[in-house]
Amino acid sequence: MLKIHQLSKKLDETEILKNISFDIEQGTITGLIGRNGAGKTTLLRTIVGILSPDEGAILIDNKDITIEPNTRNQIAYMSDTTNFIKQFTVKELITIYENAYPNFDKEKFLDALNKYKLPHGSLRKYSKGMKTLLYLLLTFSTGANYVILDEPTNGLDPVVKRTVLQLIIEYASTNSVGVLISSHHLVELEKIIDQYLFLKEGTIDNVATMEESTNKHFKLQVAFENGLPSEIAELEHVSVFSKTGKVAILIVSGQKEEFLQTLGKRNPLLLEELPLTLEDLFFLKDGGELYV
Ligand SMILES: Nc1ncnc2c1ncn2[C@@H]1O[C@H](COP(=O)(O)OP(=O)(O)OP(=O)(O)O)[C@@H](O)[C@H]1O
Repeated sequence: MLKIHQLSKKLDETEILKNISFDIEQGTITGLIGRNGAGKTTLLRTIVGILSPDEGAILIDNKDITIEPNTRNQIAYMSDTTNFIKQFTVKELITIYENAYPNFDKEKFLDALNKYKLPHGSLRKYSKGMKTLLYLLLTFSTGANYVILDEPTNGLDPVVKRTVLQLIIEYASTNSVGVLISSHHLVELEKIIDQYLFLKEGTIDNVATMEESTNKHFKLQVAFENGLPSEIAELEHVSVFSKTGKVAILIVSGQKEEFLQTLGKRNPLLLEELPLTLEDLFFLKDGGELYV
């Protein structure tokens, strides 16, 4: 298990990460979500050792990676830019990765290059999608038990995006790799993750599976002759997601049956449950002033 234990990190005297703890199991995919500037990249860079924590520890199977540095090759990182890899040829990258990761599987990597029709040699003729695929294949060929991916689907066309997501699922399940992936593409992320971490202002606001969240919250579309009654809108456990004329969409926390009865007493013209998405949960947690 990869354990992040009470991690804190300051950058330029500003506390970016505050007492963060969570676990990643092998063979599972965890989505890391949060607003721009929430601290996602800082967290990922601290986990992989690019930044050193001010407080707290990163443990693999109870071994602190700062005390036992050879445990570090159990974590592979794909950064949010391809700037690092694009200066090398494929051959040079293989050498770099073989030196960094003793379990780098060169044969599997070369097979994957052929499968995805990625040319050997210089990356100068590679498109952004090809560079991303190459970077992902390198990362997953390291033999590391944990893979940290920073916004791997950014700027990809829908076909490459789908390939990248399928690759992540395939490698995580067949090689029992624990994946931590940050992304703003919540619709896609929701389809592949086992749990999500919500980072807000440097702290973990929530760790949950979608199932746990859908047991706690629900989404309703309602319509009332004179619009949403204010006594409903003002209830503490009700968030008004949108309001247009008679119709409103609500995200509600707590007991569903009880709330449906409360609404029923006010004779709604429409009362319909909608599927709750990761995007809804994101707005619920950190919609800020953009909310309604
Ligand atoms: N080298 C640095 N020195 C000082 N502050 C920094 C540094 N790098 C990042 N920050 C600040 O740390 C905060 C968190 O940045 P970070 O890049 O980790 O956020 P993020 O959640 O990954 O954002 P995004 O979704 O936009 O990629 C931001 O306020 C940012 O301005």
